[in-house]
Amino acid sequence: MRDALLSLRRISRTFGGVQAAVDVDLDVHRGEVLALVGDNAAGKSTIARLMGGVLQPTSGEIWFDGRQVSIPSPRAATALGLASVFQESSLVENLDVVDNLYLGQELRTRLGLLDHHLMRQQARHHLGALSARVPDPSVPLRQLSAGQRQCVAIARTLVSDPSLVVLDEPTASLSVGQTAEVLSYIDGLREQGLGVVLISHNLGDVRAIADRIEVLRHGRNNGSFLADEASYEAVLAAITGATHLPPRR
Ligand SMILES: Nc1ncnc2c1ncn2[C@@H]1O[C@H](COP(=O)(O)OP(=O)(O)OP(=O)(O)O)[C@@H](O)[C@H]1O
Repeated sequence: MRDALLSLRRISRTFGGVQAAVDVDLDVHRGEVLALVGDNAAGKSTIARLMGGVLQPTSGEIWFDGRQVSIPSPRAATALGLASVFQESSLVENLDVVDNLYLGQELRTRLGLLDHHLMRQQARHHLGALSARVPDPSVPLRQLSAGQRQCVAIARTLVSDPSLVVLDEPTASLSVGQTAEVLSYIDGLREQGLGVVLISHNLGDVRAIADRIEVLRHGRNNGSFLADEASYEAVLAAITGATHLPPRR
């Protein structure tokens, strides 16, 4: 736990009678992509929302960068260095890429004016490899492909200089080519030393990009795998419940 950037320990969350997360343990390290997978209603989004400060755990501990923390709000998550991109991330079609990146978090000059020059310069940095594919960040967002838009949604979180990014189904409804674009962008985040939590239904994507795979089933941990070594069948079995972990004492 000491080496991990983020650790969840025995995290539970109930909604009335529904146990969305039960004693979940999770570690995420710097410079790794941890995939969080599971069937519908396995508890993946609940965990993502807990990390993003959108929900509070009913019980359990959260450790970040070596200290125990609470994440009472999205603002608190940002202040810690935790950024989230949820499925419904809102971008504005008519605004250009730079304006979308800095919407609500504009950079200003010492005189309080918008610093367009600095925002444009920083945008190229945050877009990284993608900036080669989006040569003009002054194009309106609607002119970009769905994959490029997803990369812009992710890049938007980098403006707050996070050390960990949580991505909830970033490739849902993307074509094969667009998915490859997003996965390569995620690879770039890892290269920069960020920790990435990738929530996905798509085992192909997960096996292509993740370092480790954590399976949730009915709100509980149901298997941990090194992506290089995990067979498709073994991960699938953990997801569907063909393999069960013995209950912890
Ligand atoms: N706000 C809420 N109120 C009541 N129940 C909830 C709430 N949020 C989640 N749940 C329940 O918690 C369980 C886990 O849901 P969650 O969305 O975390 O699963 P998931 O793995 O992300 O599923 P999916 O892949 O279908 O999005 C489900 O039974 C869900 O109905």
